[in-house]
Amino acid sequence: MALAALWSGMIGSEPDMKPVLLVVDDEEAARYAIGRLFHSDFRIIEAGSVPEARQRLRTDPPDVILLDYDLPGENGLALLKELAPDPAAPAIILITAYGGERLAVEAMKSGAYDYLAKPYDIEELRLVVNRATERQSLKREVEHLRYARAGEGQFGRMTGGSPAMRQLFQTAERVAQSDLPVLIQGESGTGKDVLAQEIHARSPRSARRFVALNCSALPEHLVESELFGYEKGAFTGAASARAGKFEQAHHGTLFLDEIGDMAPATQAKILRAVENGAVERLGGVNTVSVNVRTISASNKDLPQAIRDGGFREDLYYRLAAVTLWIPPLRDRRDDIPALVDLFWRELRAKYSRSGPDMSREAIARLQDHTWPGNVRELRNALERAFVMAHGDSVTAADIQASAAPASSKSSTSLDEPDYREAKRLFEIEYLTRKLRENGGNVTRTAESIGMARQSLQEKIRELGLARP
Ligand SMILES: Nc1ncnc2c1ncn2[C@@H]1O[C@H](COP(=O)(O)OP(=O)(O)OP(=O)(O)O)[C@@H](O)[C@H]1O
Repeated sequence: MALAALWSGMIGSEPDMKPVLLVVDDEEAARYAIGRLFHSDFRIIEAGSVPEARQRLRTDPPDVILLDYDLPGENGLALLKELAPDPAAPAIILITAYGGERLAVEAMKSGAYDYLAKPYDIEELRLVVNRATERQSLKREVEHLRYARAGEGQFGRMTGGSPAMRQLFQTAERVAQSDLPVLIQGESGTGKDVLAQEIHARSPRSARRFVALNCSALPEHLVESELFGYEKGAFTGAASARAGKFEQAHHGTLFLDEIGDMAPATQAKILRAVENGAVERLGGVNTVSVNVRTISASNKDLPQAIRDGGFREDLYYRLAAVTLWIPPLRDRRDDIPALVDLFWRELRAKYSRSGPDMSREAIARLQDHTWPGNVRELRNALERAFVMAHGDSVTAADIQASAAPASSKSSTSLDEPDYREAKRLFEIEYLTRKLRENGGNVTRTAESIGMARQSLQEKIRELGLARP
């Protein structure tokens, strides 16, 4: 689907405008009768064939289409199948001939809003068209609300009130409604993964799977077996056949993380898979059709990688119909207070205690830092401050202390805790969760984790854990 269609889907929603009803029927008398029936509540447009309907759709997008199945040349179902996958598509009501039950089922499966079998009752027609119009207007209202929220700096689990992030969220909101392949670029920890998930969650594919593969974490031959799957006996150890990520993501979203690190041979194979909409399992002979929307991410500047000869240009154009750039945190320090607020609330929920308050000077200190590890580093620094701060309030010194713990000589980053601290953080998280699962009962918790009751008591004291 082209972006133009996406935008046009948002235009016809001004409240003072009559909704638009497109009547597609080759019989002029039928079009006339329907027009008379609805003309006071709708602006009526007409088409006598599928090609004519396509033309009308381009210039005058309707809210509802009454689409006759029996048309000369291409039938109504062909048009329905073409339009329905577009989330901005009008509500389509297919009119079938008498006794067309099987067709009706196919129409509903293909995304029709409803169907009517001839001869139908006028009141029934009125009811179905009115319901479809109502549904369409609700859909638009939701779109508008989400869009407005994105403009206010919230995109699902993502927060960011800076102008750059608001703009990004609004674009992402629109792109999510489409089926376009998206490339997300940004430094490590800027939120590429979470943005990809939020786009999927708002997309028409949200009921299907979001399947992720980190292309940099695996050697070349494993990336391929992960992506394309394998047949039994394809290689030593392939004891049974396995579907790859492409197949697993059929009708859903495939998230290809760190694509900039893919070997040239893998790039060629991915290109073939996205071009053909089909994959071949390793050791297999058949191709399997797959319908996936890709979202890719990279912390490497891919246009630069193309210039350097490390990334295929043709693959880039396949994967990057839209590119979203997430700016590094140091370029949007205005976002830090809202992020602190969000993470602090999450930490309170995670540890089931209110913990210390954040002081203004601590936030100022956080805004001073350059955050090479971006939002992930900020989140980790906050967790450390939450757990380690001694008083009722986190001071700038607490942030400092957690930034460069006395036992850690090398690290100047706020990101990496040293071993002792990592262990302590783990114990706090683990024991808090286990205590919560056991309703705060120490004896039961100790039993469930295979620890002596007294040792657990001591740990609780040592770590200063609150029991739920
Ligand atoms: N704007 C944001 N609002 C709330 N949380 C965020 C935001 N950006 C990132 N995060 C959080 O920061 C952490 C890191 O984000 P994420 O894993 O998506 O980054 P990434 O860019 O994919 O990193 P990498 O390149 O290392 O894979 C996650 O816990 C994520 O939820």
